[in-house]
Parts: sequence; C-alpha cells; structure tokens
Amino acid sequence: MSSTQSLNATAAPDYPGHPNDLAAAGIDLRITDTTLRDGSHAVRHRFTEAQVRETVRALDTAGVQVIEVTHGDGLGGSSFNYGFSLVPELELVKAAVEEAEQAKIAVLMLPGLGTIDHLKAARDAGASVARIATHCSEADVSIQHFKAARDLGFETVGFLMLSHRLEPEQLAEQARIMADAGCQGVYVVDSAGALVLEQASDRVAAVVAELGSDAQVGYHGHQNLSFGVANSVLAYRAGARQIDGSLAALGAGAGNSPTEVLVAAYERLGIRTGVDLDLVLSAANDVALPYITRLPWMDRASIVQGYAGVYSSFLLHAERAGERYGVPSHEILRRAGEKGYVGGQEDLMIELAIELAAAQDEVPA
Ligand SMILES: CC[C@H](O)CC(=O)C(=O)O
Ligand SMILES: [Mn+2]
Repeated sequence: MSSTQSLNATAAPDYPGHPNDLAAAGIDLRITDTTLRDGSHAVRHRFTEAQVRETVRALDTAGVQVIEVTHGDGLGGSSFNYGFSLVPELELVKAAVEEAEQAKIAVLMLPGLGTIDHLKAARDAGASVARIATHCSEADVSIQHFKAARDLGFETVGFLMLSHRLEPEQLAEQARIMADAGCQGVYVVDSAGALVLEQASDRVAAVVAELGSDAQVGYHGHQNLSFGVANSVLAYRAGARQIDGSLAALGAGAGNSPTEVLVAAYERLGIRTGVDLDLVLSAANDVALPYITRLPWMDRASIVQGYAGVYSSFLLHAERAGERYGVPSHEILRRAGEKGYVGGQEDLMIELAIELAAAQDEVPA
C-alpha cells in the first residue's frame, strides 16, 4: 500500500465513483479513439479543423466515450524535430470540445516535450482527460504532471510506452509509480506493435494485479505484426477496461487497432462497448477514409518495426531520411531496433541513414 493511494480512494473493484464508472455507463469497457492524435503521425500532423470537427461528430454520435486530439507527439509536439502542425493543436482541441455532446476530449503529453502550462491551456480549451506518456521504465518523470493534472481537474491516464521492453513484473512496478502519483488508469502501450498475444495479456495481467482497485488498466495496440485487435481482446480478458483504437487504423507505423473492428469483435464476443457498430463503421468509411491520403499498412518497414521492437512514430522519419540519403527505410529501422532507440530520438533516423549510406559507399564494386 502506498502513501498516496488516497488520491484514488474512491475507486473500488468495479470502480463506482471512478470518472470512468463502467457499471454506471452500462458497458464492459471504454473505448478511446485516437484517430486525431496517433493518426496525426500518419498524416504528418496536417489535420484541418473541418476534419477534426467531422471526425469528432461522427465518433461522438456513435457513442465513443473518449476522443483524443493532439499533435501526434502530444502537447508541444509541433516543432522542427517532430513536424509542425498545420493547425495549432489547441484550436483543434477547442473545435473538438465544441462538437462533442457526450464524449470527453483527451490530450496526450510527454513530460519534457509538453509542460504543465500546456496542460493548463488544454484544460482552458475544454479537454477533460490528460494522458501522460513516458518510456516504460521512466514513470517517475510523470509524477509532478499527474499531480498537476489532478489539481487541474483532469481525469488522468498514464501511458507506459514501448511496454515490450520490460517484463510484466517490472512494468507493473512502473504502473504503481504512476498510480501512486494520481494516475487513474495506466495503459500498457505497445508502441512498436511488437507484442504477440500472451506477451500483451501477461503484461496487462501483471499491471491489473499490481493496481487492483487503485486504477483501471488500458491497452493501446499497433498493427505492425497485425495483433492490435487480438491483443485487445486478450487484454480485456486479462482485466483491461480501457482500450484504444483509431478509425481505419489511422496511426503511427502500421496504424492502431481499428476502432470499428474492435467494436465489431467485442460485440461478437458479447462485450459491451456502448458504441454503435453501424455508426462507427460510417465514421471510418464515410468520414476518415476520404481524408486519409496514405492508409497505414503492414509494409516491409512497419513489419520490421514490430519485429525489431521499434517505436512506430519513427516510420515516416525513417522514410524521409531514407529517401534523402538513398537507403531503405526498413534498414534504418532495423538499426534503430539494434540500438534500442526510444521515443524522442526521431532525429537519429537521419544519423542512421547517413551511417548506412556511408557503409554502402564503402562496399567495393
Ligand atoms: C509520441 C507519443 C506516442 O506516439 C504515444 C503512442 O501512441 C505510442 O507510444 O504508441
Ligand atoms: Mn501509439
């Protein structure tokens, strides 16, 4: 038992009083749609306000309870290093809040890239869920951010990125740090799309066992090895009650677990999401698909990411560097896996491309 557990003292096993009280909502799990955040990576942060409004309207009408809207790299991500947003993210958050009648609008932040001032601004813009992401072994950098987010009145969610890099018990220790800091739901985040079946559910089970009624547990999948939906089903069975998806899989790497497929699969299994299948299918087909210029796909480079455990957001950075220096992006990503790079090291794709190009030049004809 920790000294700060009282922060979450209203939570009980079925979470009555929790900001996400599933029983009260008559659902078995809560879906968070991240088309407008993780999908931002896939559109190079080019979302227009009209696209955001239309997407939020469609998701909200379908009954999706949480919609995440931020630059792909979170609050403050719009920069030379990560790529500039077409429209300032707070304008997009405000537009999303205006459109949502029942859904909560969430923002993501990575401590260091985003600051507490960004959180305040997001709160002023009407966001009500703060999702704070750290590398899986660095939960301690989020402590002050969770406290600030709770003081600002946010529902809080923690993201343990690249979760495949820790064993289940180690991951659970990191989840405990977040929960003790005031985080109300900790996600196992498969940033590389590297986890296969029990590798995902064992991690979820360990975090559930550690957190008990102190916080909910979530699962965020990527499709690099095509396990996003299957892992999400196993994650639910292991106790996860918050599950992420993206319309038409729009997200980094090979994309996220498609929200519309999650809803259909859970419905077939009798697991209630509260999302209307027909309406979410329309959201994917009629709203998202028309503006997606490049559908995330399990191509060679993204499969290498899943196989080598490489952060999905590196994909487009590696492609750009590969084109510039004449080396294949999958080689850059394979090297990034060997070197164990973590989120935030996007700029090193250029360095790897230069190294690989130099090595190519040295090969005797
Ligand atoms: C840059 C944040 C990152 O995209 C968060 C996330 O969705 C993940 O790690 O998968
Ligand atoms: Mn992601």
